[in-house]
Amino acid sequence: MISTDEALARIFALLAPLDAERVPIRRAAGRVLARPISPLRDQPPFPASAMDGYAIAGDPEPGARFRVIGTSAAGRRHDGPVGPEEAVRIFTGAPVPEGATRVVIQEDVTRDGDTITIGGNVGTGTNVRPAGLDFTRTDSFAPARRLRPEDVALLAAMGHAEIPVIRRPVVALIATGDELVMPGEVPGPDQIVASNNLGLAALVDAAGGTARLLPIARDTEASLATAIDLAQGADLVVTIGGASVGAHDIVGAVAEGRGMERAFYKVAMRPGKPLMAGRLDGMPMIGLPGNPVSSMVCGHVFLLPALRVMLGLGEHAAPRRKVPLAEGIGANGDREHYMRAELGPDGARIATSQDSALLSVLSAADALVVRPPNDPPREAGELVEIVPLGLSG
Ligand SMILES: Nc1nc2c(c(=O)[nH]1)N[C@H]1C(S)=C(S)[C@@H](COP(=O)(O)OP(=O)(O)OC[C@H]3O[C@@H](n4cnc5c(N)ncnc54)[C@H](O)[C@@H]3O)O[C@H]1N2
Ligand code: MOO
Repeated sequence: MISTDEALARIFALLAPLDAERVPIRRAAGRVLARPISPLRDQPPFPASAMDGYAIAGDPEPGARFRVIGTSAAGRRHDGPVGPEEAVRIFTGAPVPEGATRVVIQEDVTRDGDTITIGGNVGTGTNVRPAGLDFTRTDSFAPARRLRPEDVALLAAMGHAEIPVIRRPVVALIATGDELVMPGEVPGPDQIVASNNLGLAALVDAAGGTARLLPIARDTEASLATAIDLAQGADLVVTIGGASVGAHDIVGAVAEGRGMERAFYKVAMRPGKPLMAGRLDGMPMIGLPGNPVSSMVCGHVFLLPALRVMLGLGEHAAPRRKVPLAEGIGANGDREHYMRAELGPDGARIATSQDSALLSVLSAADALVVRPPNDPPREAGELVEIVPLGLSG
């Protein structure tokens, strides 16, 4: 059995960043820029007033008087210069007229007809934003992450209506097993409702991919072969279940019968041991174990990092951070253990049952506490590494 690090490295070796496409800016949130973007214009494009008030030249003494010669509003400037003893009525965002060096806010003046008088306590700020204060055409924007709503606002201000982004990775998901029906279908007496494929589809979609949920493959070579045929064209094929050693665990055999180049089979982790990966019909393929928690844990540990590689975000393991243990735990075995845990004020509280069939425990968990192979017993308060669960990954 290989380590999770080695398995991840071999999965990364099967993958490459995808090509680019252009999307309307309304659809850019959550996508990854395909190349650095420069603004189409400077922002602000002209010296702009930061306040409502009067634009004048120089620093006025209290009591100084100015004649109002015009108005500059946002979207409609005052044409012409401002001379000494002249002022232009100006509003927030409006172009500051030529010759003016500052804006005195309207609270600091009194106005009588076309004359303003400066009050006794004017501030020292110019209240003028120079042209290009926010960004200029020579700037370059290239965040190494999925675009946030704040980034969309910035790209819009830069003048871009269409954004070049990395294509969404299409992940074909094939659940396998005679025992499975889809939610909404009526299960037979020995059947259960499929869950992993739906959970994994949600994980893929939330991470910026497009899940292609294929019909459940039955435990026959022909049915699995049909599902694999339907996966053609995907950027990644993920099978669920049928990965272990039982008589009905046929994924490995069927994939190899179709010429799969296997990158590995079995990883020293818990849950997730019977994981496999390789290349099938030219497509990268990951075969996940069927136990519901195992497949979701492998989704976080392998599938999300794989998606990030295809999105051009680099080769990185699932992000981890350290938290204290709320209670002591015994020694770990010889496989890396991803333990379901809830996070509270006193740290990570590890769930009593770590059975890899229990989705109720996984759903209640906030994180996976990662125990290295042969980790000794740990006491309350000791720091452990966690992989957070949730939508942020
Ligand atoms: N003799 C051994 N038996 C098992 C071993 C082993 O090493 N020796 N490994 C165990 C481990 S660990 C796991 S994990 C499971 C994984 O087996 P498979 O990948 O072959 O999965 P299945 O047998 O097809 O299913 C296991 C379990 O999960 C349920 N399942 C499968 N797919 C779904 C789905 N889409 N939605 C909901 N539930 C699903 C399935 O009904 C089974 O209950 O093998 C152990 N056995
Ligand atoms: O690896 Mo299994 O995934 O321990 O339940």
